[in-house]
Amino acid sequence: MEIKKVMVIGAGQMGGGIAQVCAQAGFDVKLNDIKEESYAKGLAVITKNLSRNVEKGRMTEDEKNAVLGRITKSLDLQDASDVDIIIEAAVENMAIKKSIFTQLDGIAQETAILASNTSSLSITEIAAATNRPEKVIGMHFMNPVPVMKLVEIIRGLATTDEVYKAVEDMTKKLAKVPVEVNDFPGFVANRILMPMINEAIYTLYEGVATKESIDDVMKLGMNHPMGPLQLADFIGLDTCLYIMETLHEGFGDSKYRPCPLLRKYVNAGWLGKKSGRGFYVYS
Ligand SMILES: CC(=O)CC(=O)SCCNC(=O)CCNC(=O)[C@H](O)C(C)(C)COP(=O)(O)OP(=O)(O)OC[C@H]1O[C@@H](n2cnc3c(N)ncnc32)[C@H](O)[C@@H]1OP(=O)(O)O
Ligand SMILES: NC(=O)C1=CN([C@@H]2O[C@H](COP(=O)(O)OP(=O)(O)OC[C@H]3O[C@@H](n4cnc5c(N)ncnc54)[C@H](O)[C@@H]3O)[C@@H](O)[C@H]2O)C=CC1
Repeated sequence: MEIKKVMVIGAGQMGGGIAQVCAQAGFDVKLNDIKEESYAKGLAVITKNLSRNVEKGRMTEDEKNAVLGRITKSLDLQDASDVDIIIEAAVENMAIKKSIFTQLDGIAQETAILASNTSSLSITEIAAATNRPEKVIGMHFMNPVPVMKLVEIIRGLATTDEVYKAVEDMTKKLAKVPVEVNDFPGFVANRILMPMINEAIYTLYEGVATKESIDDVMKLGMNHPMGPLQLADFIGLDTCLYIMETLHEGFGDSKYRPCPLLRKYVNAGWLGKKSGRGFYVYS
């Protein structure tokens, strides 16, 4: 099963990054979004990242244009009809993901793999929304995609070895490191990371320290590149809340209850860096 043509669904911070690394590795990429302006924003970020590579002498202007030339705009899921793999990176919401996967099942070629970049949701449940659960798999990239090496690869209950192998090979072609994990809420990355972030938000909520102090403790004391509140803003507070809700519901354990302050910020529309304000303010 050789993958050549890719569709990425969602041109947000993750989908844009995934499209960029796929195009850099030589794949033809259709970048799909429901909103024209989100596609334009996604493409602008990709162009900026590639221009930085040119400035730093890592790529020529011609190479940059060739990469951009491999990315095409899509505002219609029907465009998935001739691709070999679809990597879905829309919002972290089970109902939306199931609806996308059901539609894709009716559009994509019989041989096509349907992958999700979900941070925490069940691949098995997403797969059950299709008539090809054996071809559904989790491909969880880390943010920022062009920089981070890891891709968690998650098999659903029915995923075949052949599909796993094809996705593993593709991940290596993207110069990333695949790590296989099982399908449980939050997989490994967010099972461990997100409770730490949630605890940092509780620490702020309870007045133990200021946001700057909490971040400084983890940066200077644990050598984390970003403090947990800065990282939460970077990931997106809506995504952090959805992940905590998935852990809470999936394990039925109160240790995963989302901090009320996190919910309050999301309700206020303070989603972090992407909305201009979260724990910090961004210009
Ligand atoms: C929620 C989930 O489901 C899973 C997740 O993804 S959880 C989040 C996982 N990610 C992390 O934990 C990231 C933690 N932060 C970091 O590793 C670093 O702060 C960082 C890599 C983001 C930035 O690194 P830094 O040293 O502080 O800043 P900076 O010097 O500006 O950047 C380092 C390099 O990364 C690049 N970079 C930084 N942000 C970038 C972005 N958003 N997109 C593309 N490239 C980026 C820079 O261009 C720079 O590259 P060069 O040195 O080659 O020019
Ligand atoms: N933010 C992060 O650090 C990480 C997020 N993820 C996961 O990646 C996915 C996307 O997250 P982000 O890129 O951060 O979100 P985002 O909010 O930046 O982008 C989501 C994009 O999807 C588009 N979209 C929404 N519904 C759509 C649909 N039905 N069809 C096509 N496009 C649609 C939106 O217009 C938006 O452009 C989520 O499942 C998230 O959990 C995974 C790893 C890290």
